[in-house]
Amino acid sequence: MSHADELFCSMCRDIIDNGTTTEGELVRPHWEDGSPAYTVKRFGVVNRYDLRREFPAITLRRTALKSAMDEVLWIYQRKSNNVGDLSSHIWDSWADENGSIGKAYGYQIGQVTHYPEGDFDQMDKVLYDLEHTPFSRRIITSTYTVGDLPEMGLYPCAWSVTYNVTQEPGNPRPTLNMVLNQRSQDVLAANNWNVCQYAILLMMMAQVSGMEAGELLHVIADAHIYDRHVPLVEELIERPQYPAPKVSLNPAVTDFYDFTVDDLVVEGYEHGPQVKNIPIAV
Ligand SMILES: Nc1nc(=O)c2c([nH]1)NC[C@@H]1CN(c3ccc(C(=O)N[C@@H](CCC(=O)O)C(=O)O)cc3)CN21
Ligand SMILES: O=c1ccn([C@H]2C[C@H](O)[C@@H](COP(=O)(O)O)O2)c(=O)[nH]1
Repeated sequence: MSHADELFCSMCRDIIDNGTTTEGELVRPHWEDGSPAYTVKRFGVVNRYDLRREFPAITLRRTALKSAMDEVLWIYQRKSNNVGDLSSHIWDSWADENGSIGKAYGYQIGQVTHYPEGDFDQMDKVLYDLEHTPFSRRIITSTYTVGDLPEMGLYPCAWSVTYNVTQEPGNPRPTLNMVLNQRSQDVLAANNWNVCQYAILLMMMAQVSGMEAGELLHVIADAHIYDRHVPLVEELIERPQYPAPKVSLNPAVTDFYDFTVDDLVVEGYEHGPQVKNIPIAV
């Protein structure tokens, strides 16, 4: 069974058994029929995934790895805030009539800052620092620009990424690790989706920097299960588990901007049936 399954099941069990409810409180999200979308939540969930051990996809149900990669490329490579540049429709409910989600995600990653070493947007600065000063403790992207929040369709949930390099003795290549900071997590709809996205981002950044992908540390402030998801989660976490799939990237790609979803190679992904029609709180 995959380690990601074990972490996912124990996190869900802990949220349902030991979490607190927001029922009766003033909450922002609502269901399609207009009723408030309450959650059972746990504050401060931290999960660690070692990519050297296995790729962190759950097998209880299928995580759409190519769609997840497409969204991460939309943000960090295409630096777009328009749903027209995304192959899935997952962001449509938060876009305006022109397809824009405002000054969120990709818009922030594309902002250029003047440094003594040159002008860089957020991603180009990470790539530059990983090449020139890989042991810097300042290699971070952040989309939570406070002054721009009123102009965002939805405030960024997975909002900051810290890259950190270690040199293991005897390993010819340095190890690239990542901390993903997330303020809010819809555990059923998007937990493994987000984990796999950032695992793929870590693999891409390691490959183009000549490093080995190491650990992904996922720090979640508010890990929640929506009220209408609780029975779905109860069923999901009782399912059989399988070994993790083997996930790799086309080794020929050496430039971050050349990756496409076709460069993601997924082998032996055995999984349970899809949970159909998960309602998404808007
Ligand atoms: N309440 C809520 N939960 C979220 O997870 C969420 C939001 N809102 N708002 C913005 C984005 C949209 N997100 C989503 C929305 C839907 C899927 C989803 O339905 N995923 C499918 C696969 C989709 C595909 O194949 O392209 C799945 O089965 O996981 C994933 C992420 C994450 N975010
Ligand atoms: O990548 C994502 C994007 C969004 N979410 C979830 C987390 C929450 O359930 C909603 C956002 O609502 P807020 O009231 O702004 O917290 O979207 C996610 O899990 N992952």
